Amino acid sequence: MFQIRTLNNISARGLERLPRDQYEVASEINRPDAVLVRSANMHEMEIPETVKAIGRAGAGVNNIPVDTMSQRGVPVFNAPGANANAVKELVIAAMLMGARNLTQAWEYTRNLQESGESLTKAVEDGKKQFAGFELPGRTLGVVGLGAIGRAIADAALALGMRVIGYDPGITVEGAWQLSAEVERAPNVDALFAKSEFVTFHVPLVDATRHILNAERVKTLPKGAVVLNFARHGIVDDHAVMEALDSGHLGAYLCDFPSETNRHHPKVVALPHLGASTGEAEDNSAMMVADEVRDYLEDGNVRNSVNFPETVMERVEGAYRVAVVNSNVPNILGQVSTDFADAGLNIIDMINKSRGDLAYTLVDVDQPVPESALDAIRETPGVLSVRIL
Ligand SMILES: NC(=O)C1=CN([C@@H]2O[C@H](COP(=O)(O)OP(=O)(O)OC[C@H]3O[C@@H](n4cnc5c(N)ncnc54)[C@H](O)[C@@H]3O)[C@@H](O)[C@H]2O)C=CC1
Ligand SMILES: O=C(O)CCC(=O)C(=O)O
Repeated sequence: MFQIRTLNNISARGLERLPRDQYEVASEINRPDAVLVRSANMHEMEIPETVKAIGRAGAGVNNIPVDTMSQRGVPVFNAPGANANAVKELVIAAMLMGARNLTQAWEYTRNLQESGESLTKAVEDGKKQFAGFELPGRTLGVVGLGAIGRAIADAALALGMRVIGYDPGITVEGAWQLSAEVERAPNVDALFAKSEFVTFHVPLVDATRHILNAERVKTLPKGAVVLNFARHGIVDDHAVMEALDSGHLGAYLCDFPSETNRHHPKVVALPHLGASTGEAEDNSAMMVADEVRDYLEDGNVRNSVNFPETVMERVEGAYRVAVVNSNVPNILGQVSTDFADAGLNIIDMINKSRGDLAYTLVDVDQPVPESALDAIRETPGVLSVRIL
């Protein structure tokens, strides 16, 4: 029986992918084989030695100690694209809120004390304060053209906007999916210089922390609207507040309220709502539950942020061994020797590496004796060995 610990509310449709005759799933499990998580911060948590996989039911993994897990030979999975539509819709809503001053206008009418004719007059007199502008012809800069950035670029083009994008790490697959109408910025500064709206869809890593800082905020056109539905640390809150106060920026709409931003009259700070739709929660949980199950049962790796993509069909009747090791020479040779010494014949094998890690699946023709597994475990550089 596999034991799965959940750290957040994971959608029931995702958990249904883990059959109850094989999986026990609960938030109170002491020796879990895997952990399913959304936004819970795992950096300060003690992660039990029994954990073989972590599944993030979402995109961002900055709440997970990925490097430590890599050193322990534990894959971290996520659900790329599963919540992209939900974030896209919220960002488009935010863009319209910013362009038409919707929250301020709504606040105005809610606070009116008048009634009857006086109410009508107050409405008509007050509306000029909230006059906005339309989107066609305006330029949107999209920083990060992954699943969410691309979806937003398409939606903005459909609304008649001009779209400029910047993504130094765009994949070939990602580039194929990007509309040819998206103009390519050579760097983030060139993008900022032209963007009346700028939206961020990058992971929070050292290179993206405060990518919009005090210096760069000045390079945005006057009145620009900043949208941050990626992570709190992507934008320097203080720099943005100063630019709002000076009138240089028109509005800041984000998913990350802080003491600094949430009371500012030109800020709309939502409670991390980007992926909070039933559809996104189901999609993310189902995708990541399938990935974790495939890893626990068959050793396959799909959509991991630290392990190489490794998928090998199972041969009927074969016995499978999964080995995680540091990416150093000769470990594969040693594993093959250990199998040969145990009189095992290798039927199929796949070996992949990513950064400092290497991962091998080996199918053999007979049950693997514990002595052969121990011999592999003792090889310097081997991080984990599982029989599946
Ligand atoms: N508000 C919310 O609820 C949600 C927030 N997010 C956040 O949005 C981020 C992006 O999500 P996805 O688009 O699904 O991820 P993704 O992995 O599909 O795309 C991220 C893109 O950012 C690019 N990138 C990385 N460093 C960059 C840099 N320095 N400059 C420009 N581009 C850079 C990558 O090459 C990649 O194409 C996540 O990492 C997460 O932090 C994601 C889902 C929901
Ligand atoms: O699970 C959530 O609600 C947060 C989603 C998110 O931030 C992500 O997928 O990166």
